[in-house]
Amino acid sequence: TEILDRQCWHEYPFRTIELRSSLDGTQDYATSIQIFASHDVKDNKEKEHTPWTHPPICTEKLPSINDKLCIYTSTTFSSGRGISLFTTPALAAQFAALPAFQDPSALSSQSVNTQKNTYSISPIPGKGLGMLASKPLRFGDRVMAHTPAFIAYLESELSTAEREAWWRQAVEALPEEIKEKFLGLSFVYGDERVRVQDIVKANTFAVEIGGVSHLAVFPETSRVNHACGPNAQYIIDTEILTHYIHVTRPIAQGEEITISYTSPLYPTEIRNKHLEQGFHFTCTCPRCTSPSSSQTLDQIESFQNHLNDWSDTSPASPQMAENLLHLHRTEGLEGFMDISYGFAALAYNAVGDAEAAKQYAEKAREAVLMKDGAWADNLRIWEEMLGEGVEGHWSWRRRV
Ligand SMILES: C[S@@+](CC[C@H](N)C(=O)[O-])C[C@H]1O[C@@H](n2cnc3c(N)ncnc32)[C@H](O)[C@@H]1O
Repeated sequence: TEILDRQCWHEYPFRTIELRSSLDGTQDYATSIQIFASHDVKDNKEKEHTPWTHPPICTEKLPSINDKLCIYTSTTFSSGRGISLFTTPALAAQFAALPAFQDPSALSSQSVNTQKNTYSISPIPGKGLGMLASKPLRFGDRVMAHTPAFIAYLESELSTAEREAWWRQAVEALPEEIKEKFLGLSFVYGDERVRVQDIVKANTFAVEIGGVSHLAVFPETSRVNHACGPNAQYIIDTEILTHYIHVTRPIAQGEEITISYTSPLYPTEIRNKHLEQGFHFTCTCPRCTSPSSSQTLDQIESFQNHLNDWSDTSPASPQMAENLLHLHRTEGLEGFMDISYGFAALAYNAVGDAEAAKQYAEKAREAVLMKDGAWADNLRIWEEMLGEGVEGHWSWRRRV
């Protein structure tokens, strides 16, 4: 039986986008494009476009999506922080219906967008700016929680120049402070004519609303650099459009805080390709340079296959599960141990060790929450196991 989906390591890696720029020899830049006033907002009455504080402005219908795309801005969102979207009217309505827009306390009750004393921004050799811990941080601590400044529907119909003009107008409509933060972010190509797309390319996370993936830029969060064995992990709560970063192993004061931009359990070549194509940097972290790292990944996969084998000849054992967990720690993969904690819970339960099974099911639950969030399907597996009592679980004494 395939008990766990071994491939669902990371549902929301940093998104990479294709961006044509002068470096690709494309010549289709324009400095302005015609903006069409939306038919929906002809009389411009504020109540007609609430919660947006500006009347939306829209493209013509784009054949590829059979809809128009419009700029929706709220300068009052999150106590005046502001947010701008470029999406379809139907999807904008879905965004507007979220608690992030509808419930005035949804963000403030979670202390979202408040400055935390957990980090400072500092130049990091070879990486541009980065985030340093301003005090010792422990497992589970929240580093930061922020909403995006800009969200865009990912179409492929507009030309680079047209898209730039639309996105730029959306960013221009933001309140000054967040706009400055956005425009000061790092970029990949360095071509002023495509600056907004360039910033989006270097700083995008994927956010799914209404079943449609959007690109989202969270300006404060964007300063966190990549490591293949990161000491922090992020989740995005789409209900309140909030990106959280939590600590996955103790971080010393002054140590850099990192997340992974790619799936850290993928082979080194695949991770490197993703980082080079998506973000134009060569990864020099220990896992990218150590030849033994690939063997460790193979070993992790092999242990997981054995632990997932419930036949009579399976070599699975609690000791194997402990070895598997140890391998994650030696690779700095503390933030990606949910599946392996789960295998440990099952391995102990299968030999009738209820205490250890419960402890590891609890750790699996905690790890899923930090990596995939409260809405993750795998969370249910461990909640059910803990809820019904491990002795009632199908795995109880299954290997005795
Ligand atoms: C989301 S930004 C991170 C913050 C960025 N360093 C800054 O100065 O704002 C992504 C960019 O940071 C740089 N970067 C991130 N992690 C890196 C790493 N491990 N090594 C080298 N450069 C890195 C790359 O230039 C990448 O395109």
